[in-house]
Amino acid sequence: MRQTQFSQAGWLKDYALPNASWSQDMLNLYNKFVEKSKDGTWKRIPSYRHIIALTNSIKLEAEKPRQDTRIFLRNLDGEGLGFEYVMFFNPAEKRVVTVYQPGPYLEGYDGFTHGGSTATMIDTTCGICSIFLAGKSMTASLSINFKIPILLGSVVLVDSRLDRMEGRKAFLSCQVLSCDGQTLHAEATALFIQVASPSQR
Ligand SMILES: CCCCCCCC(=O)SCCNC(=O)CCNC(=O)[C@H](O)C(C)(C)COP(=O)(O)OP(=O)(O)OC[C@H]1O[C@@H](n2cnc3c(N)ncnc32)[C@H](O)[C@@H]1OP(=O)(O)O
Repeated sequence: MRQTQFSQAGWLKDYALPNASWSQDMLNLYNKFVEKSKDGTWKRIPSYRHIIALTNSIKLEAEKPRQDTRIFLRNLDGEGLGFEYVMFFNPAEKRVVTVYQPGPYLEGYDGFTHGGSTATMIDTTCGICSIFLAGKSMTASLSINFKIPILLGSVVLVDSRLDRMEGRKAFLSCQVLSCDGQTLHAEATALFIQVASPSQR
């Protein structure tokens, strides 16, 4: 596979921090969760170009940087063009939320966010929730009801929670809400299955 020059900084850059592309709504919602994190109930989840071994203590075991791949949501160069997001984890409530601002390269119909990109953000938010609470796990099924389209550049909160475990099966639910919490854009249920390691599949 083509070897691309990967700077160490690029690999270890934490993308889940404010940048010039973030709207005021994005900054406001981010600051709200940063404030909530001060007493430890919420924790911001760092985000890199690769899935680094994350544990629920959000301790990163740096792995050898993959030189020729990037995680789907961090595959674009250029701030604000694709998935601009930051996740927060609340262990006590078994929740992961994503503050998310879809960029112009995620378009579906004119000016609106492609449903597949919303599904990706739901899948990843539920995935991180499952990984932190149930260990390495993979999506077995994901069911989404799309209620109201999401305008590109708007800010939404993707709110996932682990509802129950049955053996290796993690059952999660998720809502996508407008940043003021008044509009339900989508709702989903997901089933994740604990796996020893995806690479062993
Ligand atoms: C940055 C971090 C990103 C993380 C988020 C992103 C996650 C992803 O996108 S993962 C990629 C997409 N997912 C995949 O490719 C998974 C492909 N599927 C698989 O690998 C396997 O089917 C897998 C691992 C899900 C389950 O296989 P396996 O380990 O053999 O378990 P299996 O015995 O089939 O099923 C275990 C249980 O789950 C149930 N189950 C499995 N699949 C389903 C399903 N689709 N619907 C309902 N039940 C299911 C089985 O019925 C069984 O139930 P029970 O224990 O009651 O009999």
